[in-house]
Amino acid sequence: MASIADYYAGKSVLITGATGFMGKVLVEKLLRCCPGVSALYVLVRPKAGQSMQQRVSDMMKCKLFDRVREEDPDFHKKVVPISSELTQPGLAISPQDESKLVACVNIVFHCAATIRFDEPLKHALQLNVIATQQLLSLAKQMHNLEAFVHISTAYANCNRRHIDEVIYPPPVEPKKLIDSLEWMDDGMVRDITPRLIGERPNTYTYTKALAECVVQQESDKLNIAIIRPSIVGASWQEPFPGWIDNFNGPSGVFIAAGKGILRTMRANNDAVADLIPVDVVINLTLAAGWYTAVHRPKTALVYNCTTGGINPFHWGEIGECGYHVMSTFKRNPLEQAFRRPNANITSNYLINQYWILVSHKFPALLYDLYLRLSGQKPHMMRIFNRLHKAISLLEYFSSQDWEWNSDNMSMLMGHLSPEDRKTFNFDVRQLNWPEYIENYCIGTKKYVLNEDMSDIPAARQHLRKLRNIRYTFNTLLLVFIWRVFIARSQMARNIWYFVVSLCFKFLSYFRASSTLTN
Ligand SMILES: CCCCCCCCCCCCCCCCCC(=O)SCCNC(=O)CCNC(=O)[C@H](O)C(C)(C)COP(=O)(O)OP(=O)(O)OC[C@H]1O[C@@H](n2cnc3c(N)ncnc32)[C@H](O)[C@@H]1OP(=O)(O)O
Ligand SMILES: NC(=O)C1=CN([C@@H]2O[C@H](COP(=O)(O)OP(=O)(O)OC[C@H]3O[C@@H](n4cnc5c(N)ncnc54)[C@H](OP(=O)(O)O)[C@@H]3O)[C@@H](O)[C@H]2O)C=CC1
Repeated sequence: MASIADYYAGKSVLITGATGFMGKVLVEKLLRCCPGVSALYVLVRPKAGQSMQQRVSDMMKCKLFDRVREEDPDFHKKVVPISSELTQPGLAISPQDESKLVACVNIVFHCAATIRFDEPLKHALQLNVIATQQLLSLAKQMHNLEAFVHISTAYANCNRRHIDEVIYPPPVEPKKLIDSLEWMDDGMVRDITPRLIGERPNTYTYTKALAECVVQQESDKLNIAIIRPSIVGASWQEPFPGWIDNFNGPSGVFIAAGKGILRTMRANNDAVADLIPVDVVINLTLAAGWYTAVHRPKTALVYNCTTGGINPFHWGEIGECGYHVMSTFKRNPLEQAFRRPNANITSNYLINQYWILVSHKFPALLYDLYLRLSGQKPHMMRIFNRLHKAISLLEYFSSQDWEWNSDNMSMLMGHLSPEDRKTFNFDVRQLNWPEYIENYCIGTKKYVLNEDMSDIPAARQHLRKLRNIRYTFNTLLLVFIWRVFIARSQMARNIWYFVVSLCFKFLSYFRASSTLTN
């Protein structure tokens, strides 16, 4: 049987969401490990004053493509940008481009989505559901289509605790919802959104569940695979460890902790932290595309792309590893840290609220006061308010436990040749979590914040300065407490002397007993 790279040789691939986090890794991997691939058609919209050609050419200049650039300097010639705005009728693809796609595309990878947790329902529905429907209609017209791979999320069914590799009945018939929302204004939709999404935490997971249903409706006409990754993090191995380019999910949390801004977060220590490296997701996606096209399963196969059932890692370990995160950021500090990194995880709501008050709000207030007094514009409280909003949206996922069945992932691995298992490795049993988390943290510094590793000595110097400020502040606070509360009251003074003499007695006792033992 043909290897995965052999299968993709001579094939034309259509990719949506190619400019996004996962899309970029998919494009890079296809170009590097399937050099025979004929063309990659990428649906891209113009954005922020840049044409789609400019965006794609900028994308291919980024560090992620260094390895493929070394191996084949002409790699970019295979990438064909197609102008498309997915929220528009017909995906806003020109008739010429449409004919070209219909004539030559062999495999579709649908990655585009809005992944914001606070997206208004109408927009999330437009992009995650209606655009998927439109893409499926286009796919049905393609003369040579062999597989349609849809990227969903492991949290599409997060209203359940145990999630099998099946498509569950949708919370509502997508067509009915689309028709109803069409005539409602934004205010009305906002009002009914909580009732509609029910037990799901946001419009993102809700619309991703509806999208799966829309995809399933076409499964008798197309060869379909659905990939459900959990929390996608930095790359594990490829093209190099720790590659990441956004603030989503844990990345923003790690950065905020590294900057010394985030000091506390709520998570269930015993719950699985189902992180999955982006290169693992992409390797599985390409293998699933190959399997779907070659084996043509009778029904749409769903792949829960998760780590929890195979190589579990818990939020509590991130707590310990939180220590690891902290030690990584102390050895490789982020520039211009607000405080020395020191974050803790707690499952207790009240303890978390206490630390938010003491370690977030109070320092922010003091710093803003300092900025005001020195004639600058205060901004720290605003940063903390945004951080609290983001954290409150993430805590749903870090405070609960889910169990995903991932049999199809194992089944797929069983079908790969030993060579393909190496090139398209998605065996997460080999993943070493502490090493992964360390590379992840360094990746946020290098690739998200674009900080130079050669500036680390200056950043360490800055951390030392912050430590000295803290010591000075604590000493001043102690003196202040002494002067205001203790020095003024005889009783407080007596208690103080009593405590000090008790400590002294204990010290003398231990010193004496240790001398005796020696
Ligand atoms: C040691 C302790 C360790 C504890 C670890 C615990 C980790 C827990 C993590 C739990 C993760 C759970 C994730 C669950 C994922 C579900 C999986 C998926 O399917 S789906 C995938 C998962 N989907 C998601 O993760 C999406 C979640 N995100 C959202 O929905 C929204 O971002 C928002 C609502 C949170 C904030 O909205 P809003 O306030 O409107 O803010 P904008 O977004 O518009 O950003 C504005 C600007 O700020 C920038 N920036 C951002 N963060 C930071 C930062 N930390 N710093 C600096 N800067 C930051 C940002 O780049 C932007 O810059 P620019 O472009 O303007 O230059
Ligand atoms: N990241 C994660 O943790 C997880 C992601 N997933 C799923 O993986 C897929 C990819 O996610 P990820 O790469 O992280 O997301 P990104 O937000 O990084 O990328 C989204 C992509 O969709 C494109 N897109 C958005 N709106 C439009 C539009 N109107 N017209 C054309 N293109 C559009 C974006 O293009 P542009 O650059 O123009 O904005 C971008 O290329 C999604 O389906 C998501 O649900 C699943 C589980 C976890």
